Amino acid sequence: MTPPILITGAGQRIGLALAKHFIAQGQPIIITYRTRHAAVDLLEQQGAVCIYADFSTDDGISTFIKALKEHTNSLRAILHNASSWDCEANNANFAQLFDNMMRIHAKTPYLINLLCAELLLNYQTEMNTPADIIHLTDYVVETGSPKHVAYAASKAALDNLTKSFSAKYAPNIKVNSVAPSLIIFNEHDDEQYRAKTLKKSLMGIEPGCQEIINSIDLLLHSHYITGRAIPVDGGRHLK
Ligand SMILES: NC(=O)C1=CN([C@@H]2O[C@H](COP(=O)(O)OP(=O)(O)OC[C@H]3O[C@@H](n4cnc5c(N)ncnc54)[C@H](OP(=O)(O)O)[C@@H]3O)[C@@H](O)[C@H]2O)C=CC1
Ligand SMILES: Nc1nc2c(c(=O)[nH]1)N=C([C@H](O)[C@@H](O)CO)CN2
Repeated sequence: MTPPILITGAGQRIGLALAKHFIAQGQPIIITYRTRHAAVDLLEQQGAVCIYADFSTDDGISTFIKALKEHTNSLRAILHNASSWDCEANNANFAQLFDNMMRIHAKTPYLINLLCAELLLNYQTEMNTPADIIHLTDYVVETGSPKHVAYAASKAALDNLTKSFSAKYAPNIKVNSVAPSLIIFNEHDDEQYRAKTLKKSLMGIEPGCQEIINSIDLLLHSHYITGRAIPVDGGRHLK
């Protein structure tokens, strides 16, 4: 049995699409969820190991890492997907927002990558092929974001972790980012926002989760790409 892939924040949207993709391929998965969406029950029925994790505190991160190691001693890959797209307009306490953004997008991947590397190395030793860490960052790593200042800074920190960890763990573990811009809207996004956002890229579409699945499959099948960010942004950088 192939060791599992860990996907954080897979109870909905892109993480859930990734979980369904790997299950359809017969690839074992371990997911984290914070809210017990109905989709988590279904994933569990389909054989996924589903671990509750709230990464909003240091204890929550360490509790998850302990639980993970009780489930497996080997991992094929870690996909750091869990994220909170929060903004200054929705927060009176900027210090708390900054800490929250840095904890979910940088501190959580940092600690999991350091404290769970042994699981990835066990895979590499067992299979004689590199394991993978993939960080879900964001196009705004390149540009910043005036409306999501702390969010963008935390994703830039995650992008930098890609560079450091790829050098730290090569050649046994490859470490890369996938840097999306619009992939899927949120249910509450109104028509005005949707129209404005679609105009930001050359392709002008809401591409859907398959674009992220394709990018992650590319990285998992490569034996050579490491320390890089795959942009999935519809040519937004040229608009
Ligand atoms: N959707 C898009 O168009 C884009 C997405 N991305 C990136 O791609 C990834 C997936 O995006 P998307 O599917 O929209 O993500 P979501 O906004 O749906 O969040 C993914 C999951 O993260 C979980 N999460 C949030 N905060 C915490 C926390 N403190 N502890 C544990 N889990 C938490 C959420 O749990 P819960 O279900 O409990 O809320 C949610 O299920 C993210 O990293 C995102 O930044 C980047 C650019 C565009
Ligand atoms: N955790 C999340 N991060 C981001 C989301 C999201 O829904 N959840 N959405 C975006 C936008 O699609 C943006 O890329 C385009 O407006 C960014 N990050």
